[in-house]
Amino acid sequence: MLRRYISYTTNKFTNCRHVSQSMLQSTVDEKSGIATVTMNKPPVNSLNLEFLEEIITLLNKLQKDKVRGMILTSGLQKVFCAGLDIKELYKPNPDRLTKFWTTLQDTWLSLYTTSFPTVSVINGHSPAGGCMLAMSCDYRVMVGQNYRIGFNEAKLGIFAPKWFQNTIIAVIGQRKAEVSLTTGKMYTTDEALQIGLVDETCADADSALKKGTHFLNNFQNISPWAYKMTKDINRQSTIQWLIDNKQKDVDFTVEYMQSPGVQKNLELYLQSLKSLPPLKLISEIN
Ligand SMILES: CCCC/C=C/CC(=O)SCCNC(=O)CCNC(=O)[C@H](O)C(C)(C)COP(=O)(O)OP(=O)(O)OC[C@H]1O[C@@H](n2cnc3c(N)ncnc32)[C@H](O)[C@@H]1OP(=O)(O)O
Repeated sequence: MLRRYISYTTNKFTNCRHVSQSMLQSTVDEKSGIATVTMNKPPVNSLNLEFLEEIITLLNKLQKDKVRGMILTSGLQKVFCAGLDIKELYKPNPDRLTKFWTTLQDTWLSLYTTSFPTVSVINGHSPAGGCMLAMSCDYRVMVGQNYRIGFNEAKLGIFAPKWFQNTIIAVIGQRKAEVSLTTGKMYTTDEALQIGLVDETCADADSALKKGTHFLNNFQNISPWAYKMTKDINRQSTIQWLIDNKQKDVDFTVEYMQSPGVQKNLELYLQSLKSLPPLKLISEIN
């Protein structure tokens, strides 16, 4: 197992404060107060229990440090985030699955309710839980034309829970969310822009980071209190639903994920993941 470390350093040349954990790097620009958080969990930034715990810890730290905004991106070459780690769902240990799902709920609650504005710079494929990470930010910029984004849960023979679905509905509306979720379609960059899954697109990651920063600069003259209150009111019903139904959602998921039908579907999906040529899976199964 990799040695885990956390270090905080200030680079006097760039005026950036670096926070580095084993799977996440965070750099805070001292002048603007904007944090850039880079996910770095090869090969595909899949969300397992330990990674989710790191994300929560870092979000808490950024909140405590009163950053003015956050850009979430990937340090990998072609994947933003491959979604939930399928190994957490396939042949699960019920205790670990319970902890995993609770931590996923908490990660979403932390990210969806940050006191600072957030942007995801989607510089690689972003299926399912990866898309969910992006949707939970306030703004999305997608890079290039080579990647796919969307909710492919149905293709795995599973379905997104209510709070996942409500988050998507809040971004693209009920009708488009239903079509997107039931078909499991993965969208090209242009398609994602067209249906509103992303707010902007651009050719390269550097321009995307600039666009993200430009969006966050909108908040320079907005009171953090007014920002947070507005966001809370806007997102309240989805947040409240999960808070009120946390245990029910965990119990249901743990039971449902262990059912033989779901496990069979996941087994078949894992086999297809191995047998299809690299990077073909997402486009081939559309
Ligand atoms: C109530 C229940 C609700 C459940 C909700 C679930 C939401 C989810 O997020 S489910 C997960 C959905 N994710 C996917 O379907 C992604 C599948 N992966 C891919 O399509 C591709 O891997 C990729 C396009 C992301 C990347 O392609 P690339 O060619 O670069 O890499 P690969 O050779 O395919 O993969 C490398 C390596 O990583 C493993 N892997 C890929 N995705 C996952 C994952 N989500 N979880 C765990 N592991 C994953 C893949 O099997 C390869 O492993 P090996 O090197 O050991 O073969």
